[in-house]
Amino acid sequence: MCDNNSCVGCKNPYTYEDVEKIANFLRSKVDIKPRIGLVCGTGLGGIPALMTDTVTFPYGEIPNFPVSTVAGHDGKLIIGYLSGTPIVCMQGRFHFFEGYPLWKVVLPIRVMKILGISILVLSNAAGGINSSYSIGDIMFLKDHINFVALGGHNPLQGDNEEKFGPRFVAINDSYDREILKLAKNTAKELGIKGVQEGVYCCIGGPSFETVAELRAMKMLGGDAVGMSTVHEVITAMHCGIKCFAFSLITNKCPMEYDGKNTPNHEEILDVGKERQDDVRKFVERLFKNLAQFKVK
Ligand SMILES: O=P(O)(O)O[C@H]1O[C@H](CO)[C@@H](O)[C@H]1O
Ligand code: HPA
Repeated sequence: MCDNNSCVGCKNPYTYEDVEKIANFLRSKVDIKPRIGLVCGTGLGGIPALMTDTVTFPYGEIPNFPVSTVAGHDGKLIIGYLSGTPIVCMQGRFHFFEGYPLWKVVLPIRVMKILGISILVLSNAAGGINSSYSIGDIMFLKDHINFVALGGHNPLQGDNEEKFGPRFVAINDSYDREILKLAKNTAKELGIKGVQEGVYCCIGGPSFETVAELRAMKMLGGDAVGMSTVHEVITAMHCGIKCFAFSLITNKCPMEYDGKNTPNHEEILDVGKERQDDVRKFVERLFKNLAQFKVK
């Protein structure tokens, strides 16, 4: 196993048994068997306040686990209940730009798999490319364009661990249609405004995008852009977990050369706080509705 937190170039040394050891450490401290995993994106770390009967593990206290380094990502794994469903929640995720190799960014997803989840709900903050989107909109992901993988970095690179899944995995259906339908109905039930469905573009970051890059993404069919989520989705798909993901549109991307519209992390965090109530209401009801959801 590897305890070096800045080894972008190295090959994934974690065997299934290594990941199992991490899961067993958590199991030895808590009796709850999670059914759903939840990943909280930037500024969305207030979601775990909805959980009950929680046991919290700061990442630094979990053996062989990475630690969060980004503002707005608390760095805790929380096991408990949300709307009556047993869940495991990442209050803060890992990003490629933090210097972690992608296999390490996604390590928690494999831990969650061994803990027993069959559904993964992911959230993120993203910039709006689609001109009809407004700040504060919630975009459900129907697909993604992964510039990081297209550029040669994929979390599944290295020796394949067959106990998780096959060497080659199809991801054309990454965002489960049935859960997407359930999420749309949930937002409707609650009367949440500004709900969109779109394509998320993933870049490596931490620099934001140039105008020309954003225009290219728009031409390719991208609706929003961020620096996360898709690596976790690929890993979940590899080990047979159904995914649902949503973006909080925290800023409008600068599509023009007028210098008026520059993204910054503090504003992104502020929008997360401003939209906190609707996001929490949505997540709470989504998990209530997911309690009845049968994974095929
Ligand atoms: O995707 P999450 O983790 O929500 O974070 C988003 O917010 C940060 C930029 O402010 C980037 O890390 C971007 O990916
Ligand atoms: N670009 C990339 N990542 C982001 C953005 C953005 O505009 N907003 C929030 N995360």
